[in-house]
Amino acid sequence: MVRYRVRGGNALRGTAFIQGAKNAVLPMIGAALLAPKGRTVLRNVPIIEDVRRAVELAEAVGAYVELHESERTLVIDASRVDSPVLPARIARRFRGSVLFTPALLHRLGEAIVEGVGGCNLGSRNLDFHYLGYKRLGAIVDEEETVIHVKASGLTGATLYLDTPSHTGTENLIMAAALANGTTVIENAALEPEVLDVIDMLTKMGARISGGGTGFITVEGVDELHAVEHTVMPDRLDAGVFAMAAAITGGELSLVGTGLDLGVVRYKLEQMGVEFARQGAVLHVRSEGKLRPINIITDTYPGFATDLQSPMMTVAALADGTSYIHERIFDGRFALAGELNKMKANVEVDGSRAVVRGRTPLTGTQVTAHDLRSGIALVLAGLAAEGETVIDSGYLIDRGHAHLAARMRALGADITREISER
Ligand SMILES: CC(=O)N[C@H]1[C@@H](OP(=O)(O)OP(=O)(O)OC[C@H]2O[C@@H](n3ccc(=O)[nH]c3=O)[C@H](O)[C@@H]2O)O[C@H](CO)[C@@H](O)[C@@H]1O
Ligand SMILES: C=C(OP(=O)(O)O)C(=O)O
Repeated sequence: MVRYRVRGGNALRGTAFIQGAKNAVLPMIGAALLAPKGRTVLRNVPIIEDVRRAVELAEAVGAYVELHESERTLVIDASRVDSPVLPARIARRFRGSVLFTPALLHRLGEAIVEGVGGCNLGSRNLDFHYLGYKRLGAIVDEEETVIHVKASGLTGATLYLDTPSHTGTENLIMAAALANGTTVIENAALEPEVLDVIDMLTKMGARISGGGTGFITVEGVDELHAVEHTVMPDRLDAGVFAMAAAITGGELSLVGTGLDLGVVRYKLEQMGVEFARQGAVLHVRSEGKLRPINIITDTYPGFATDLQSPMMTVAALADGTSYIHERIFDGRFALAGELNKMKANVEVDGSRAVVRGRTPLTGTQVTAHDLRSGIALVLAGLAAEGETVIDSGYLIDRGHAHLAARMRALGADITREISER
């Protein structure tokens, strides 16, 4: 059992090193399994629990994987992939497991998905993935919890996503990359992580055009080869550090090449946080006095749902009433009850929340219901009076690497503890 203990009151100052993106590296590990020869090298890999699970899953299907933690490098040899089963004991622990399906389909002609995990955020359907595979010629058997996808070769088709699903787009691109003929994916996701995955697949020999336009065309090729690729910076990790500076009246230099916070930066600027780009470094500074804000989550380039939770903490510390409308997930507000235990004033009505600030937050024992509510509670702890203890730290470790050490280096009083329970 991992828990985080935070004592609030310290302003965060110094240089924050932003990790590689969780939501880019997971599909890249899935993509590496598409290469039947040679070894793939991934650089700037975040050392997070989801990556450890992805390594276990790649090994479970037969690949040989080395995770060099201090070098933040993964070496993946997928010349042997011999099991179509994504076993429940690993696959149910993270969402990224769904991204292994295309490689198993291409390499073995079938994938048996014993479950898919990830944050508990309400309904998280996979129908676009499976309908897409069917349109490409696969047979999909959906039993109770096990999904069996079979195909003796896929054929290009026109696919349409009802909403631009992030992993759905990545999976269908990977399925189409080795299909026979041309695939068009309409209403494809625009997230920068999806574009980074397209970059890697293109280096591997895939023929993909239209990334970032919503209409992606994939010309199938016969084989993909192993490459070296550097994972893009994690804009969610960066957003959290910017928010940590914002709520503690701190000043941080965010290091992570080419980092663009987009709408998150503009919203924080509206709240009174100052940003300055200094070449490759993004400088963030705050006096600690924040104005309220309105947030509507959306797919990229809208406000990322994954940063909605930490932003709720920031709103609780702003002077005045903020309004949040969550449009992507129907179960993303479990955080409100936990923040209220810390004396915040958050009222939830369906997909909308009203956050009345600023109430001085008080440390207490709180529960992370998912990765982002966990990190939002860490932020609350940094600004609260007294001590905040957050269980389960595993959820935070799913997406943030060496969080306590990185925050302590900036002056935070935070420890990561492991107990028997
Ligand atoms: C590993 C990874 O990259 N995870 C990210 C990815 O999750 P994920 O790829 O699971 O998110 P999606 O974009 O697929 O889901 C968004 C919404 O679309 C719905 N939907 C999705 C697919 C489908 O087949 N049918 C369907 O109805 C979902 O129920 C959800 O309400 O994007 C989310 C939205 O930006 C992020 O919060 C996650 O951090
Ligand atoms: C929802 C998230 O992750 P996953 O899709 O991996 O559950 C997240 O990163 O906030």
